[in-house]
Amino acid sequence: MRWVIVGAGAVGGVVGGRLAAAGQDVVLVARGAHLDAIRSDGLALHSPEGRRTLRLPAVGAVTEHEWRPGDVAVLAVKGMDTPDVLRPLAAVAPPETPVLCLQNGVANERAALRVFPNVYGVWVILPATHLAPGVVVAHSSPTPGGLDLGRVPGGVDDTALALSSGLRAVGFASEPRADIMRWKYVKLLMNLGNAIQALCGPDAEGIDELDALLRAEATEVLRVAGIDVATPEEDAARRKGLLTIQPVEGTPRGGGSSWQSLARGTGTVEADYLNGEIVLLGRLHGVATPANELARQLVNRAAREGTRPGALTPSQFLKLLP
Ligand SMILES: NC(=O)C1=CN([C@@H]2O[C@H](COP(=O)(O)OP(=O)(O)OC[C@H]3O[C@@H](n4cnc5c(N)ncnc54)[C@H](OP(=O)(O)O)[C@@H]3O)[C@@H](O)[C@H]2O)C=CC1
Ligand SMILES: CC(C)(CO)C(=O)C(=O)O
Repeated sequence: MRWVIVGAGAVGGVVGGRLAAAGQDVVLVARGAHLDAIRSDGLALHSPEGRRTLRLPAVGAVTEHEWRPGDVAVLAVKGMDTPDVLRPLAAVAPPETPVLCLQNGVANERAALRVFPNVYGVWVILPATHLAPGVVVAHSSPTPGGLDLGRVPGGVDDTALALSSGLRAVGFASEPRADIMRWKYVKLLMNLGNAIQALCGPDAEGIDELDALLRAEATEVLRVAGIDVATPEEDAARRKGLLTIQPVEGTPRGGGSSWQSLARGTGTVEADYLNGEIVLLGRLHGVATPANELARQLVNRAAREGTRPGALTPSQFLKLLP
């Protein structure tokens, strides 16, 4: 099996880096200064255990890779970039190529299923950071993260078993799951707070209340939409003892993936596929979701305008709520 990591940022870089460090066949797809740095100096993988530099092949687009049977396309771009990588991928990769969505949100799998029949979803519990070109950071040790996965819409086949065991072999916790989308929906509830964390900063007083507001809207929407979601008890049991966040020399953990988008000034953010998923379902099912809509709008504007993370207070957010 050859792992083609499409989007070798925080999550893709850590997963690809660990696979490569263990001698697995890995190709990275990256772009811009990050691609240049990987090509010239290798991928720097920082973790609580130390730093490693990995020399591994990197290409600038999925069309630059020579796809062959046995390749797995690991999508690790943010949700808003998924259509841009799937379109060329479908043109060059064999149709039977397994597509592993190593991403938050629940829309990537559906998008991939339009153009590939063998799609796998992942419940991604992996605190990782990518702020500087060529560098990715894993914050939890000894287990860097949990990557349970399964076939979409459901089931576990030989490919799911092989992917899960390949990830376990390099230190991740990974269980094959026949009901992976239930787990992705419960993860979505957690990611609704990404926008608030980016807007207000991870330590702002009052963000827990905003988080609760976003989740309450989402829980009601998912109930009305009849979507099966793993229960909080199942989620807590699976997470128990999974992560141990430890200091990584020279690289503090600032915030999650949306915080990193603002910190890096990428110009875009994933909120349309996190809060926006709830807003979409609310519109389809006649449930109001004003807090998720406001979070979605504000963080998109912050990304567009290059606003630094932490520029808004939770009370300012509440005042803006209709
Ligand atoms: N970071 C974390 O701790 C966690 C993240 N996740 C999820 O994992 C997924 C990935 O997030 P994360 O790793 O943080 O994101 P990153 O931005 O760190 O990594 C994504 C990478 O993909 C690159 N990319 C985007 N489009 C293309 C393209 N067309 N061609 C080549 N490269 C491309 C980006 O480049 P560029 O920088 O130029 O945009 C970036 O380097 C998201 O769904 C996120 O929600 C889940 C759990 C934890
Ligand atoms: C939950 C969290 C914040 C963990 O890093 C995450 O999933 C993200 O950064 O998107």
